[in-house]
Amino acid sequence: MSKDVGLFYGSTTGNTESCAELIATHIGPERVDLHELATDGLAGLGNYSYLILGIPTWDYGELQEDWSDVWAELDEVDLNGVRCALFGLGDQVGYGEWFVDAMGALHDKLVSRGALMCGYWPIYGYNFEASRALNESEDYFVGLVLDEDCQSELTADRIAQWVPQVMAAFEL
Ligand SMILES: Cc1cc2nc3c(=O)[nH]c(=O)nc-3n(C[C@H](O)[C@H](O)[C@H](O)COP(=O)(O)O)c2cc1C
Repeated sequence: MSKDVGLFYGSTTGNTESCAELIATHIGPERVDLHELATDGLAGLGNYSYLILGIPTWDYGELQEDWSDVWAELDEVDLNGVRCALFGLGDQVGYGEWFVDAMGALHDKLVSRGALMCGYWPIYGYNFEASRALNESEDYFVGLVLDEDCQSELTADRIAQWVPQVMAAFEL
């Protein structure tokens, strides 16, 4: 039987993977199933009422490759009423014009599938030129942003703050 929360992520060089593992530790291993897209794909995604999805941005604002592979499949999944939070990895210095863009693309896709989004995160403390992962008023990212390239020292605290916020929004 599935646990409460399904956490699905793609990761090319391992940063999103290590952040996913830390997030799972904070949720508690008895409450969350970790799924790496490269091995599991989206199998089982439809079984969860609560989802956390992790996506890094690659190649000037593009989806990470494992997310590209399942992108069309996401259109087949009914996410009506499913509560969903995102975390995105990016590099605000090296790729500041496309900072965590892929998380914005994933957000829009999930909203179009009926998901109820939560876990938005203030832009305070980041320095970037542009991002497609902002809310309408451009004061929040549409999910937690982690930058292992430039601000890895902040990652643990950011996760420790964000997870309880998401669990409260999930009412778990
Ligand atoms: C070739 C290359 C392209 C990248 N493009 C972007 C980008 O467009 N936007 C961004 O925010 N980060 C970009 N990044 C940074 C990655 O998102 C970042 O290193 C992330 O932590 C990688 O996660 P992963 O190890 O889980 O794949 C890029 C990194 C590389 C090496």
